[in-house]
Amino acid sequence: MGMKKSEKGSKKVMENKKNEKKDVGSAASNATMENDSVFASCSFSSLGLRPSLCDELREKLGFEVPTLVQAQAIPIILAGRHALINAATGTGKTVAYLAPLIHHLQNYDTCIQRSDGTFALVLVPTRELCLQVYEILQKLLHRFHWIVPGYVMGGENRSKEKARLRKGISILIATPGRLLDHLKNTSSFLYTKLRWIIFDEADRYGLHLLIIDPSEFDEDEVKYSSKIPIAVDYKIPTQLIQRYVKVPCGSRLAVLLSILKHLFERDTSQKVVVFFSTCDAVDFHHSLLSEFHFSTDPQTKERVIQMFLGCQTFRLHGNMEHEDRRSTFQAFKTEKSALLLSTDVSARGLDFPKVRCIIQYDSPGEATEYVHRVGRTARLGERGESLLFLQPVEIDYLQDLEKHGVSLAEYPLLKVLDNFTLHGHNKQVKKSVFIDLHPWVLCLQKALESFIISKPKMDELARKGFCSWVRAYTAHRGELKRIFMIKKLHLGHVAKSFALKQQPSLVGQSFQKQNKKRKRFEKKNGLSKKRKVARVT
Ligand SMILES: Nc1ncnc2c1ncn2[C@@H]1O[C@H](COP(=O)(O)OP(=O)(O)OP(=O)(O)O)[C@@H](O)[C@H]1O
Repeated sequence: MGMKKSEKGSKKVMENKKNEKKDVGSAASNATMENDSVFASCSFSSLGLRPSLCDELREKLGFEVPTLVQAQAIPIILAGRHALINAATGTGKTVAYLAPLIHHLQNYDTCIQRSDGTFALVLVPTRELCLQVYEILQKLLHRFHWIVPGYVMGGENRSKEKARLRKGISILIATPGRLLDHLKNTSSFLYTKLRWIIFDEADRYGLHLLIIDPSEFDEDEVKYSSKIPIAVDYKIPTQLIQRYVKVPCGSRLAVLLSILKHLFERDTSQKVVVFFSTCDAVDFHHSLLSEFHFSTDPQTKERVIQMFLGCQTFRLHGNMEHEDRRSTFQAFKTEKSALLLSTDVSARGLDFPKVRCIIQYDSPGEATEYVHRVGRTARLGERGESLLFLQPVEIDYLQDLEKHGVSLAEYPLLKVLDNFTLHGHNKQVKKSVFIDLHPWVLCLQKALESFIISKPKMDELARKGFCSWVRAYTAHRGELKRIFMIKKLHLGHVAKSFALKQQPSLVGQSFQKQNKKRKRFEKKNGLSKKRKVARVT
């Protein structure tokens, strides 16, 4: 039975260095699969894993039975074959490759030793994913103390990593840059016995597949090369409720805040992730949500200082201090109710428990990224919802998603806005009202603008956020450039979405300065001259 194309969505590639015949295995398990279910109706031991490892899976991770993808992948990897694991997000791919690795290392005639160096390498695209995989590995290796897990990643202390590598790490998890660094500079890093390489989120590394002989292709016989890109076919968890909301540019901020308020009032104990296109945009919205007070009633205004959102708000992006990044990641994992504002650094592989809703406030660009972002919710059969913000001029993006089999229903925005009460207004507002003229939106927008203008630090964050947002918007490529066209946007409205009353000239100056700097850099390095950047004056 072949690994179904319709199950694609996220990838891990496992390469067995010893196996001469480079084949990518497909399902060879004797498990009876249950359609439309996440779990297989077989046991871990029936897949061929050693009993002590099955005990660890149960005792340390609480895994009683394998998921479908685990039931399909484990026997193939145990057989020593190459594997491309390509399944929907949140279906248990991590253990699908870790368990057979541990099994193999347990199986050596004489116990492996630290002085043997590294046997298996797991490459991951982000620091957070590195920590996540390491934590799982640590738990699974609890009783197999002679198999040593370890990680190297950007932001960590190099000397300490060198020392750990010198002692020996049997299964090494690494981010690519830091791994390269150690390969070049750490002479004591021993990898002569390296037998397995796992590329977690393989499509991210630009890994490619080449059919050995296309005429004989049967999904079982494929080989890695740099010629043909891995085909991507998306399957999103069926229980995920996917919606989009059409919002005029100038009202985006007020609508985002209103939807968040609605979500956290509807359910006070839940986790939500909002994706932004830039680090500056994350910083701006994080500060805003952490400080913004709002009252629609003049009477309570005098007496009660009310936070607009009553939930804990975290931020995560690549420009943060390493330790902040690390602690945020851990904190959001353990919180029962919280909001995380993030760039795409959180889009892939991260397994935050109990995330109920994903909001894509800034568009993800490629459909693949859409799938990864929404994959942070509705994991392992749990419920979840996602919401994609689109401006009216961007609505063609829905067709782009549909081409990949992803279709979204419209979010009932007016209904949600109508439910907010404003002092001095009737609760019921005409159904046909435009979003940007809705009394609640107008009132909130006014309060946001007053708030920003009264706080110089916020004002500065808003300007920076605006600038980087425009730059990111101009960076769309290929087909998407036709949909996300900066020329179609009113930059004054974009400024409004950062609660800036006007598009200030300062923004233009700093933007132009950066633009000139970038052009100089591109000229010096012989990079493309064609890239268009919006003029902001
Ligand atoms: N057999 C199992 N029984 C119970 N829970 C499991 C099992 N396998 C995995 N899980 C849990 O399912 C969740 C998703 O697993 P994992 O992160 O490995 O998914 P993934 O397919 O790698 O996701 P992504 O596509 O986002 O990278 C995790 O919380 C993990 O602990």
